[in-house]
Amino acid sequence: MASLSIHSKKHKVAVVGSGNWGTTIAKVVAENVQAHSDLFEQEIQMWVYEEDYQIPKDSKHYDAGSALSTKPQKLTQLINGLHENVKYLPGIALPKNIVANPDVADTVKGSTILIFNLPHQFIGRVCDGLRGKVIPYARGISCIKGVSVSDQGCELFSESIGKKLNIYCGALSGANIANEVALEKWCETTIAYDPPAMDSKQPTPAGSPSASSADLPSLQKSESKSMKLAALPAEYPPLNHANVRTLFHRPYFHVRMVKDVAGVSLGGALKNIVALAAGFVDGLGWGDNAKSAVIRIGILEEVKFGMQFFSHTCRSETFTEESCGVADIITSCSGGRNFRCAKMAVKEGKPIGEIEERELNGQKLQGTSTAYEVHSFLKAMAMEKEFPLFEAVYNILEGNNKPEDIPKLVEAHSTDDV
Ligand SMILES: NC(=O)C1=CN([C@@H]2O[C@H](COP(=O)(O)OP(=O)(O)OC[C@H]3O[C@@H](n4cnc5c(N)ncnc54)[C@H](O)[C@@H]3O)[C@@H](O)[C@H]2O)C=CC1
Ligand SMILES: O=C(CO)COP(=O)(O)O
Repeated sequence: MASLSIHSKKHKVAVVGSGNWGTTIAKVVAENVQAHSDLFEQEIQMWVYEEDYQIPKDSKHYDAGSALSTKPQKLTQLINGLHENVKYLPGIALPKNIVANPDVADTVKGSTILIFNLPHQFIGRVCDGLRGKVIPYARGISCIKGVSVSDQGCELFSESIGKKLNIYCGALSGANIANEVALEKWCETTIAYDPPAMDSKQPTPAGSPSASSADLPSLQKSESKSMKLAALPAEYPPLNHANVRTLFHRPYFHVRMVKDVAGVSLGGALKNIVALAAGFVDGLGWGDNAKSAVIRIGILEEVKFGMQFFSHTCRSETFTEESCGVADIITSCSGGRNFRCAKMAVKEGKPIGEIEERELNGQKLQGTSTAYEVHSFLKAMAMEKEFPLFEAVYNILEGNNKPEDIPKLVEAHSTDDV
């Protein structure tokens, strides 16, 4: 509910990305800016990687008498005309305050809150195109599930986006199959947000939740702490935990705010490798016990990866207690795209890339490239043997091992806890 604000300016929100999850998150925040007009401007700009799209004949939008249906149209025009992302989120009515925009720089113009939500392989180039185009005191939230691996090592997307654009960027991740969230079926998510203390020093506006201990500056070290960031002007409502939560929390999308950006980001990225392993064993017809073994080992490797390589900031509890950890592994190993495509690949004896192309209508698997990226990082660190499940997935994708080899590959490391 809107309340009186002592701030003369409101936050403008942009969503960079418009796939299955990008469009769903745009819907979530578009509903919330309408409900909180004291904090947020009403329009949500959503960047669309432009393409031509032909409405299928079985779509309710197909009209044989209309030019809109009989030849391919720009996806942005279809989204803005039909208020539906007919390609990536078909069948879901979008709030009318979402505006699809094919120009990424124009999408983020004047926005103080930038939500990054696109397949991880594309974010580097998109951010390169945004350098110098975002307002200096903007704050970001990355909904991307992946890690950025380069010669310099393994980096979180929240960190790489932050460094490229010189803004603070947090992370959102959880057990959130997009189609279920879009249908407003209840779930939880985790948002890690831990900006420099200056953002929380602004006065709390009357009527809004007061600052809690979660708004206090963190003692954790991270690169964003050492960046020189522009302070959010006092004319804006503070971007503390309460107001960030307000932007994302819905009755069907429950948000838990934390500070562990590394744990939240890694949970989302690494579970995609685990989901492939679960799909492999399910494709063999090995049943739920085998899948549960994969989940157990997967959680342990996630925790180990976080504590080994991000020990300054990572909390093991993030993986074992939050939606972005254990809950996301469970949902992804039940109905996620990585799981489903890996299962089909084994059952049909086909490469997973072929299944992805056939089944996903342009949506992208994140687990396959993440398995390669994590492998190349572990190899550079000479630590492949410490992560046998992640390595097994890489070796199966590479053709060095078969899904049937998974028990043997993880057994060598599965020592008794005595
Ligand atoms: N779909 C889901 O259920 C969930 C996905 N995620 C994560 O959210 C992130 C985004 O995923 P989705 O929105 O589902 O994407 P998606 O899998 O639907 O991918 C399609 C998107 O990629 C864009 N694209 C294609 N080629 C491109 C290019 N060259 N440059 C830029 N964009 C291009 C398309 O325009 C489209 O917007 C991923 O990291 C994913 O792991 C997180 C939670 C749930
Ligand atoms: O991240 C997801 C659910 O939380 C979706 O996983 P997939 O990309 O495997 O569909």
